[in-house]
Amino acid sequence: MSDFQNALLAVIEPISELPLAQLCLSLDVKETPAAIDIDLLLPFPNQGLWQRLSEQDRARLEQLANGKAINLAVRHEIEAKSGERLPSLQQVKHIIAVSSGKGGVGKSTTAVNLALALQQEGAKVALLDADIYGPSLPLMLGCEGQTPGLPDGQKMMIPISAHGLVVNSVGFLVAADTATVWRGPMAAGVLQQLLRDTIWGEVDYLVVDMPPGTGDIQLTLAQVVPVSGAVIVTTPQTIALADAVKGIAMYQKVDVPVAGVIENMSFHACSNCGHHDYLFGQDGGKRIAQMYEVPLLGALPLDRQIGDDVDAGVPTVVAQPDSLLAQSYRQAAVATAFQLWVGNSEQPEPVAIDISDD
Ligand SMILES: Nc1ncnc2c1ncn2[C@@H]1O[C@H](COP(=O)(O)OP(=O)(O)OP(=O)(O)O)[C@@H](O)[C@H]1O
Repeated sequence: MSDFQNALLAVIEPISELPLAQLCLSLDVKETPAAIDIDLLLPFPNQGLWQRLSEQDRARLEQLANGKAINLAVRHEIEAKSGERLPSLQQVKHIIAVSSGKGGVGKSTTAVNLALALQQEGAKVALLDADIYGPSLPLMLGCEGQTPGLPDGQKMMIPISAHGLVVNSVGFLVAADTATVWRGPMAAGVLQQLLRDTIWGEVDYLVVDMPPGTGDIQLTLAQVVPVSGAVIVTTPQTIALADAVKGIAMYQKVDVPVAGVIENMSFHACSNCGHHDYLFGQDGGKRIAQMYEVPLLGALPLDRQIGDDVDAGVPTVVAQPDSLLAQSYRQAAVATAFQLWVGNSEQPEPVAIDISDD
């Protein structure tokens, strides 16, 4: 094996705690006189892998490539979670519930950016607003006032398309003040209807923005569809953390794997000097993650840009795709997809790595 090939394995392997041979479905490296072509097939989307390597790692590979171009193609093949599905969800491979114990911690903002970040990593993604009492996705995705299509004589809805995502929300169907007065069982019925009567199509991940708390909607979702994983969004304040703990415990009770925790408004980065201020305390999300033995999938700062972008209907990963904020969301998205794979599939047999010089 050449120095280049050794270095390649050394930089790709740390993306998980697994040896590369177990993580990847196949890896082909072909050296031609002009280029080194690398074809990596993973069980989860990760198209931005090259950009996420450290500058140092990329420079080392480029140096070892001796002036040849490095072409890294990262492809994915996602296996669907097993389990009985509603007919409308037959082609949906994974359902991710984005939850928070407490309201206002930025769950919906995180859900939309996470869905769009998964899409940027190469996945086909749908988004369901299950926040029946306070749907905010139509506004955050800039598609307020639209109505899902109803083909003649059918009761299945054609969802709205926003920034490449397939979206449905109770906010498209009723006036905002109607939803707030629904009782629990009625709201749970609306959730079932949205799941059942939407033409979701072929989708790798259906991201569900849950209402805050641990009530009927959470239990309904866990009972009627196979949820691959819950992502718990929290802020570092003690009260939000206490509620996040309840959320984790509830999902564990109903046998929904907790993919991990995302800490939102984790710190504030000074726009002048870049100094991080931990306004609401430091490392709270990390502590919960450790306590419950679930991963910390990401930490997003309190940043006015994030709020302004969702208010304008163009979430940050789309409005500012090259920003550090967008990179943090994509990193969290890949970490989530990786955890879903770890939590839901038999780990494949190690593959033979094909490294050939043509
Ligand atoms: N990281 C962030 N930095 C700055 N502002 C943020 C951040 N995350 C969310 N916000 C803002 O905080 C407010 C609440 O966010 P969001 O609606 O996503 O919270 P939520 O937890 O879904 O609330 P609810 O419980 O009402 O559904 C919004 O105005 C949003 O723009």
